[in-house]
Amino acid sequence: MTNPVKVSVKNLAKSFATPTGTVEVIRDLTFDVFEGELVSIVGPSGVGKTTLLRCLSGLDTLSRGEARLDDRLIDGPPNELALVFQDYSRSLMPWLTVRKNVELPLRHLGLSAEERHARSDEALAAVGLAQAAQKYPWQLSGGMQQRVAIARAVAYRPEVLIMDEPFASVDAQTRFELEDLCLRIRDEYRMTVMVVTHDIDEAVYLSDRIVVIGKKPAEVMSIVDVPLAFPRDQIRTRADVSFGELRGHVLELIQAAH
Ligand SMILES: Nc1ncnc2c1ncn2[C@@H]1O[C@H](COP(=O)(O)OP(=O)(O)OP(=O)(O)O)[C@@H](O)[C@H]1O
Repeated sequence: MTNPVKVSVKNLAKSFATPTGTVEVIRDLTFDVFEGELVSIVGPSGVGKTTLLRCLSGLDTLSRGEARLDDRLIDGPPNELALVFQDYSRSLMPWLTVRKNVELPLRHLGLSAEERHARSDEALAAVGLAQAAQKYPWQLSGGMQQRVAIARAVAYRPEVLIMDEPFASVDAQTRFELEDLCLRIRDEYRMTVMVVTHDIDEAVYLSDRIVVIGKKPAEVMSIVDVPLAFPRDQIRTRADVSFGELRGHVLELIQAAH
């Protein structure tokens, strides 16, 4: 990639103070994410992936090292960044319509009501939910609710989109659709995307590169290039011999990373 570095992580370390002493979760992570890139973060359960995302989102402070967005230190939630979590049922407000949910973060941007409306229209259309604007989240399926969470991030037009196991709670078919949606909005809105996933196939399917983290406390074990052609296709890409080889390679790295 020749694009400029968008997110840079340098010797990032994170420990937590607990009643029984200090727990060192992340020892030393260093990697860059380039503008427009989609990078997956994979590693064994409990290795510190969510902790890393919380540090990058400015929700947690680092214990050592630094994280930068566009060369600026991340020391609080950056305006250029949006988050999508796995648990859509807790991220959407049940008493607000789908449209109001999508427009909620836009209030911080100082946009007029018309502009907010236009953005939510566009984002809901992008995720295929133009007809659901007046519904409430609880009237929608799980996959549709996750689409609303993605639409909310899209409407905000973040430069960086960070997602923590975003498709883990939906059925396989919906998951494929949401993966393709994620790739499409990355292209349409020229976003830089970081995704934590437990699903190795998903990591290979989505990514330009995969950062494998492992050990306790966590370190970067390997950074794997995914040279599969874009646009990706759920059937053709997954049937590619290189897809299977990459999946096997990443799986071996994760098994060695325990
Ligand atoms: N606030 C905290 N205080 C103490 N320990 C914490 C805190 N937050 C996270 N941890 C610990 O950090 C470790 C890593 O947790 P984290 O959720 O980041 O891992 P993960 O790789 O995302 O896990 P999983 O793959 O299972 O979702 C865990 O042992 C967890 O208990």
